Amino acid sequence: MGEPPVFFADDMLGGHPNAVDYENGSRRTKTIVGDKTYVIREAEDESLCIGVQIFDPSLREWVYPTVLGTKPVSSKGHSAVLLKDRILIIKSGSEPDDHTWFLEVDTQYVRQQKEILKTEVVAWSRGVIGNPPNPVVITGPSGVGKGTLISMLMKEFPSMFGFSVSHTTRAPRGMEKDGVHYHFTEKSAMEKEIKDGKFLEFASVHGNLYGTSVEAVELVADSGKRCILDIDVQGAKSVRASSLEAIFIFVCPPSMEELQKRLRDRGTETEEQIVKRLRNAEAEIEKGRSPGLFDFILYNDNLEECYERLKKLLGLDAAVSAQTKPATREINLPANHVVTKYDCRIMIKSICTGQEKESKNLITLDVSSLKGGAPGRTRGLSLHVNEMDQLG
Ligand SMILES: Nc1nc2c(ncn2[C@@H]2O[C@H](COP(=O)(O)OP(=O)(O)O)[C@@H](O)[C@H]2O)c(=O)[nH]1
Ligand SMILES: Nc1ncnc2c1ncn2[C@@H]1O[C@H](COP(=O)(O)OP(=O)(O)O)[C@@H](O)[C@H]1O
Repeated sequence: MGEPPVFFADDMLGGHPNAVDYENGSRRTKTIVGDKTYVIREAEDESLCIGVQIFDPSLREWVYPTVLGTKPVSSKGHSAVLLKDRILIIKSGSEPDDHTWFLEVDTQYVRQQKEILKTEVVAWSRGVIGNPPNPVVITGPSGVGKGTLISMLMKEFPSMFGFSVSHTTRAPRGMEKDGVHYHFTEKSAMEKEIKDGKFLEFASVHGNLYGTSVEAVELVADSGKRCILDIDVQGAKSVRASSLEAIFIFVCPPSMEELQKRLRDRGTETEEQIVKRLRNAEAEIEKGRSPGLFDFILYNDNLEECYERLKKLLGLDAAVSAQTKPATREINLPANHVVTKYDCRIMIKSICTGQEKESKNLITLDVSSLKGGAPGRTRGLSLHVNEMDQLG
């Protein structure tokens, strides 16, 4: 049955103004979107997730929607602010990576899912301060040297790049580790996760299923690093069509003879697999060279020279230190606060309880450049902190 309603239907039919303070900092908030009221409620037990119920006046009853995405766990209270198609939730006294969440109520993703599931749908997405640098998609035929170039980049710039670990149904090679080179998985398990919307893209390549999960890319972005994806042409096409703003690089061999030699010398595939990969290589190179899909084509003849060109097009000249640290995105929200919205700015001011030493800062969250969203994170929040003393 789910949770009991927090307000009675008659209360709702009377209509509630979409109050500016939305019962800020309370353990439940109600937000009016169109003619529906969304009630977001913390569980008594803080290890349980925040619940959502919707009052629909046309049905005169409470609806328990299908809730997609990773749900936030309950806290001491939260504030809710309506932003057109989603509700921003600011949790009191939570960890820096758990303060801001979005409950999507009418985004494109939610509308699509409503169509598919034929039911009321909402979707959670964690809010993240700032934007990670654009991901880099590296594509090219098997044996051209993609993995070698990526390893060189990750070795020289360990704090700058992170690898998107794909899922695959192919068997691991001798030195490959599960969770590091790939998530090796069963076909049926991967197909189910694809159906559940957990993949950014997937493709059948050389007879096996490969795919990039939303989480693989988000995990790298969370660490503040630039994500590198090693995917095939079909995958690159899907990413191009997605909301992920990446740069696309196609790596070409100097000749088919050299490609064949590299694949054979690598010694990781059977003769049958080598033949299949070489056959596929011709079509891949043709697609890779055709205009429109890739931003850059790199010829991997001499490895060192090719690596230098790759670094140059990624803007990594000698001035860039290997020690460059990812940008910090910490935010300390006061446990007791009031929230006010002015256009795209959400002002969060602490309330002094007299007992606790509260921060006197005025925190402003700018939501004018949000990116992404469910089923991944919502990025692009920007944060400004003003010392109250300086304001006065
Ligand atoms: N679409 C897609 N292709 C992938 C993914 N991961 C790897 N691939 C591609 O699958 C192909 C085969 O990869 P792999 O089995 O590691 O062999 P290798 O390229 O010869 O080292 C390569 O073209 C990869 O770029 C993925 O997540 N999605
Ligand atoms: N420029 C190059 N010249 C000669 N051999 C290379 C070059 N680049 C890569 N190789 C070798 O070719 C083989 C295939 O490279 P790899 O990085 O595994 O390709 P991919 O990941 O594209 O399948 C490896 O044995 C690698 O050491």
